[in-house]
This record gives sequence, structure tokens and C-alpha cells, in this order.
Amino acid sequence: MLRFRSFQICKRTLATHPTPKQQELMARGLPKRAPLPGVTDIVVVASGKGGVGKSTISTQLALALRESGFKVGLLDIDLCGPSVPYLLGLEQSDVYQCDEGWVPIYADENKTLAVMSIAFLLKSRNDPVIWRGPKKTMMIRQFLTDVKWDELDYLIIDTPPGTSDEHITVMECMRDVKCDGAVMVTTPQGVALDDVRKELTFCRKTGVHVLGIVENMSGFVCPHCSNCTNIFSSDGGVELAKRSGVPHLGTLPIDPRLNVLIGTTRSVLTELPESNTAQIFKSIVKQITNGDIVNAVKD
Ligand SMILES: Nc1ncnc2c1ncn2[C@@H]1O[C@H](COP(=O)(O)OP(=O)(O)OP(=O)(O)O)[C@@H](O)[C@H]1O
Ligand code: SF4
Repeated sequence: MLRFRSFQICKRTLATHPTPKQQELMARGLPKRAPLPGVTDIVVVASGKGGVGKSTISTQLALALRESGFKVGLLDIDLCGPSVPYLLGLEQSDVYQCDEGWVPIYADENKTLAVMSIAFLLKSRNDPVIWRGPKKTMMIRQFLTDVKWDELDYLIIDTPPGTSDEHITVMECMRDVKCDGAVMVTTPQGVALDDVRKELTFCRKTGVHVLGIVENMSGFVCPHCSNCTNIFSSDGGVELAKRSGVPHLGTLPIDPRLNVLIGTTRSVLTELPESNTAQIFKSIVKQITNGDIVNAVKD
């Protein structure tokens, strides 16, 4: 049986231990709340629908932020199907506890990418998470607060799909920990868009600021000539962003070369620097980091 003990949260505060990014922000006179000790900005990656590429985007976004020089944490709270360890090839890693909480896995020697997932607590990848309602809720809440992150510029949170109870709990927790914003992922087709539209309303109701929409799997990049072909409809995410009054952060095609990176901690920025896919990730990173999500208005 899995055990998830309660811990005293680290007492480190923004005032006594600001990260370099927090110091820079304070020097610029911008007020900043530090909802999790040591964490400057929290970005949640969400969608109203499953299978649209949340985990892929969370992982590559975390890696792209790391390549851009930030200290990054990646928290996978998809209790139904935690796939971040698989995507990063960290499935065999073991987490352990210290007095201050769970110690995340570091994806590199320089400790620039820290990873925590529910999957690290399961004996095998095939083990289901069998908790019900209140236990799951408690687990998610503890998971958010009981990880001992080192100082992070960004914590990326990969969430469960939008219809589950867990998802609702996660988004409610986001409000409580004062998340800086949500990146909504959709595919261009109507079904996914409908779900994301509902998710946008849900974010508005729960007071989670939406940083913008990423349209994923929009067209297919040929592995031979790199031409992009629109197999289904395209631009649904762009339209939704326009109509909802939220930024469109980028449109990613289905790029089979992304799948080659599965099981590694390599970023599309370093592996395919000339590709359109890398440029799109670069642009998303730029919008998140330049857009000063510190200033993001919480609805
Ligand atoms: N832009 C892309 N190009 C190529 N493959 C992609 C792309 N985006 C996602 N995929 C692939 O699609 C599948 C589903 O992606 P992913 O697991 O990231 O979705 P998800 O939204 O996190 O799913 P879930 O709702 O189950 O958590 C994976 O096999 C992933 O490798
Ligand atoms: S896009 Fe061009 S290279 Fe790729 S399969 Fe089609 S014809 Fe061939």
C-alpha cells in the first residue's frame, strides 16, 4: 500500500531566501507572492480533454525553459496516467523523503531540472492508483505542498484531463497556491475545442489566470521533407483564443521527431534547433518569460 505522510512545509520564505529571479523582480519593484517555498512562478498545463499532448508540452516546455537558462521543476499530478517519468526516461528512479518533504529526481547533474511524479511512488508502471475521492484530493494537495523543491524559477505542473474529479481538485489547489497562470492545450478539432472552452470558463470561475492557448497536433510534419500538411482542420485553437480574449501562444504540428526524444531529457531546442517545432517552443518560452507572468492579473 502506498503511504503519503504529512510533512511540515519548509519554513523558508521569500524574504529570507529569495531566488536570483525573485531578487531581480524585487529590485524592479514588482510584488511577488511565493506560494511554494523557493518557487518563483508556477505554470499549470491543462486541457479540457485527454490525449491532446499536455504531458508532451509540459515536458518539452520544462526542457526548453531549462535550455533558456532557468531553474525548472516539473510536477506530474496526473493520477490517472502519470507519464512524465516515461517521457523523460526516469521511470527507474526512486524518490526519497527528508524532513522537509519528498526530494525530487534531478534530470541532470547540474540540478537544473527537478522532476516529481506520482509514478515515482508506484511500484510498477502498471500499478493503478486506486484511491477514491477524498483520498485523491488529499494526495494532490500534499503533492503540491510536500515536495522539497530547490530554488526554482519555474514550476511546470502537468495536470490530469479536464473532466476528472482530480482535475477539479488540481485547479482548485492552483487557486489556493496562487498559480501564476495556465497554459491550455487543445487540438484543432471541434470536440477538443468544446472541452477547452468549458475549461476556460472553469478557470475563470476558479480564478486561475489563463496565460494562453497552444494548439497542438495541427497538421503533420513530413519526416522526409519537413513539409507540414493539414490532415484535419486547423486554426481551431487560434479562433478559440481570439473569441475568448486569451493569447494564442503557438501552433504545434504533429512532429514525429518529437517522439524520438521520448525517454530522454533532450530538448527539441538542442536536438532540432532549426525545426519549426523548436521555434514554436522558443516562442512559447519567450511569451511566458517576457510576458512577466508576475504581472498577470488574477481574475
Ligand atoms: N506535437 C506532437 N507531435 C508528435 N507527437 C505528439 C505531439 N503531441 C503529442 N504527441 C504524442 O501524442 C500522444 C499523447 O500525448 P500526451 O501523452 O502528451 O497527451 P496528454 O494530453 O498528456 O494525455 P493524457 O490526457 O492521457 O494525460 C503521445 O504519444 C505523444 O508522444
Ligand atoms: S510531404 Fe513530400 S516528402 Fe513527405 S511524404 Fe508527402 S510527398 Fe513525400
